[in-house]
Amino acid sequence: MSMAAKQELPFKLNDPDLFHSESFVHGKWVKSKSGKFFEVVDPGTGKTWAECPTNDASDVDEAVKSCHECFEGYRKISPRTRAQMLFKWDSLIREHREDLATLLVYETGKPRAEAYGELDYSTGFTWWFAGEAERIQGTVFTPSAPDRRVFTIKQPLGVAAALVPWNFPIAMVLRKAGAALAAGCTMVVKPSPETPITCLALAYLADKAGFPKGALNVLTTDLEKTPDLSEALCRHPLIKKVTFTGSTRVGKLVAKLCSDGLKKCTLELGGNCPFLIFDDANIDQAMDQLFALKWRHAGQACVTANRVYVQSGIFNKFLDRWNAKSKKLVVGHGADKTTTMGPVTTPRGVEKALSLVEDAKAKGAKVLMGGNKISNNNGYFFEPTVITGITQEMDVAKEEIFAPICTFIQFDSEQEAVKAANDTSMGLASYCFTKNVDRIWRLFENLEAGMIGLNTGNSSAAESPFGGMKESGYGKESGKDVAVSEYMVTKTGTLTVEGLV
Ligand SMILES: O=CCCC(=O)O
Repeated sequence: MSMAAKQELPFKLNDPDLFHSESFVHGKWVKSKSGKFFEVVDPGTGKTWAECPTNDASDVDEAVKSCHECFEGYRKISPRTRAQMLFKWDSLIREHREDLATLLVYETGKPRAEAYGELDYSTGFTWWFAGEAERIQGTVFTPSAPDRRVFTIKQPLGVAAALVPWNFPIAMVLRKAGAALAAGCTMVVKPSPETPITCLALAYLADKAGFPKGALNVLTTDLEKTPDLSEALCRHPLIKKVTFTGSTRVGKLVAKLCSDGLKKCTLELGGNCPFLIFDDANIDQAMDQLFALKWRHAGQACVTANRVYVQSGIFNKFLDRWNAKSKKLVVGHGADKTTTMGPVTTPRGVEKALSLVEDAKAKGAKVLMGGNKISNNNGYFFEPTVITGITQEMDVAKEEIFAPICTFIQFDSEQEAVKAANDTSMGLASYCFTKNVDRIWRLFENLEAGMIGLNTGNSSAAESPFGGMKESGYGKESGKDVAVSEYMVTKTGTLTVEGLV
């Protein structure tokens, strides 16, 4: 039993065995070589409730070799058996929905209703990739040379490393590990320092589901050792694929490290997503979808709306209704049933939000609502904030906000709105609301983003390819064929057949 397991948790779990705080390598709960631990903090109170091993580069080799040893056998297991293990994992995660929601609330700060939302989204991945495992297929065709036949097969790449963010810690692990395990790869996961416990709970359930030892190893670490540990994973010769979700700044570092070993990588990076609402939109529809998208997890989603462009005919009306609705948000601890918006997950998040508001104000923006830190029980709370008078020079327009700050910008024409929406280095998602079908299609083609919501807010789903363009990264996670292919190599066979011609 780890140090933290002996401590009293601030909540009760129906299945206390789900709680693990040591790293998971080759089927065992292990400490780091340094013997050091870091603290896991409840963002709603600022209190420590668990401690996990601080792994560093010296812990990487053992975890990767374990995955590699496992891979040698796992790659030969039939796709149906892999699918069955994924289904079993899926069932166990569903059975532990209540407990996993509790862990999510205390790690991320999100309200319980949102934790359930994340779990339902997450099990979409285990379910989907269980199906995908059996549908990996090659091709066969007759080439130009008439005495030959060409065929392709897909083979798993080997050991993958996943560097996972804290905002949707269960969904992001399952989106990555689900695809890898379906493909026949094994994986070392490095969860964020803020959210290691949910990841360890998933590893515990994967073990119970029958995945062999080393199929899914987890190395925890703190903020300070994250670069060291991540670099060692990216550079390890047995790691053949790296998947990272996080900031564009770090994504570029990961890409550089992977390029040294010519390793395949998937990068799901920052968003600065525009949300366009035209005069002819269904205002209720746009309002509800924006509300759910923008305030979800206190604005801490990569696909959230960063800049909301509203056409001049409805600008004032929309803004008044938005402010009235947003004033009803109840900010509090995620475990409190009345809470509709939790804290931000890190103290850095509060500081960043404050600096964005200060920068915008100094450059002439108007804060219509909020804009301040909330002193509540030592948690990391920030007021739901609404700002107008935004210009492209402001940090809040240029950077990914990742806080409960909603900015509104007025526009007149479609052309002007598209130009402004695309005026960013990023291209993760864009959203538009209009009842003009021609415009819908034009916007779908003209907005520069990997995912476009058409009269739709959040559209993330296991069956839909997820990924951005420009500096929001490359590669697809989720969706048919594409996500699993990220973990596979296509091998081409050419056979000369005597007597055919
Ligand atoms: O924040 C990144 C992931 C959000 C999503 O999968 O919808």
